[in-house]
Amino acid sequence: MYESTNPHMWKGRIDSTDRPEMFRFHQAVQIKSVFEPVQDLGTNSVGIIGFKCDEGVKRNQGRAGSFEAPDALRKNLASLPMPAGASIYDFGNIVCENGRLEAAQEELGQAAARMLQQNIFPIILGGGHEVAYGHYLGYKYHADAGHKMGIVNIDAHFDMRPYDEQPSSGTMFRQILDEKQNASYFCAGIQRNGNTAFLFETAAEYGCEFILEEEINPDSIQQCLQKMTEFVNKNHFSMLTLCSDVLEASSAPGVSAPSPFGLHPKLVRTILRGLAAHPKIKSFDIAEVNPALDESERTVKLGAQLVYEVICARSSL
Ligand SMILES: N=CN[C@@H](CCC(=O)O)C(=O)O
Ligand SMILES: [Mn+2]
Ligand SMILES: [Mn+2]
Repeated sequence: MYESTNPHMWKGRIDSTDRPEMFRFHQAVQIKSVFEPVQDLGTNSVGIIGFKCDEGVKRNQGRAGSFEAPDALRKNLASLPMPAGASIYDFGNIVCENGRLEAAQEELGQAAARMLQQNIFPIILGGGHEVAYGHYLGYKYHADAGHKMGIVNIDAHFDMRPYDEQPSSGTMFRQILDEKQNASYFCAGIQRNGNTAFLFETAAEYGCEFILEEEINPDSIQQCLQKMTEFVNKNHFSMLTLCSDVLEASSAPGVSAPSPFGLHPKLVRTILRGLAAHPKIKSFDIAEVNPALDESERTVKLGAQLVYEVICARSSL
């Protein structure tokens, strides 16, 4: 089901009503319907859309609660400074009803395709990581089928489980690679402790390139970023997806499967800053933020600031 954003979502501190250099994020956002073409499209446009769904997490035996994340992320974006140079639209939410995950992913794909067609950079606020399959459908409906597509996932997990019983938040990248011949997959932040031997074997079988979390540190981060950039360069376009459980649990406790040895937020910020401005990265999603499991809004605040980094990177193009 589609719902447009309640304008009350975008409330926050007001320093000035007439001096744009004093504006906050909530003063910059324009609420639109995903069904209406955008008339006043600016350059460097970004379009926020929420994916209220944790059905994939439930099916994957995880802890529910990421359904509430899109609005919690909006709330924590609201008072950040207005990013210079961007046109920011909020296209509402896709809501998963009665466990109908596949229908919600389909709706998200249609909405993302509409944004891509209008040259708007989709910023998709999950939701469980099943958001990534709906995100991909946007390209299925929009992009040239002959073009090589890259998937860059920043995640503690491969999410390449078998889906013969049902798709979930642990199956998306296998689904995509089975479905699209010329797609390839890069995953950064993989936890040895978070993936079985079977999943490492599956990743190798599908030609997935990956970097372990323990290989990413302040000394190696530029080299890691270089590897990821090379992957992006060799594809026609790429989608970027961030699974919040890649972050260290002390900074991001509000996720279904926390990572005690996860990445420091500054490393993830460096990766996002490096990749989001790449001209071949065409869209972004954030997944697995779970307000119900959060402590003092630590995870939603961090998630919102990482989204903000992506928006700032797009604005400065
Ligand atoms: N999206 C998360 N996927 C992980 C969850 C792992 C866990 O719950 O421990 C996975 O399926 O591997
Ligand atoms: Mn994960
Ligand atoms: Mn994941």
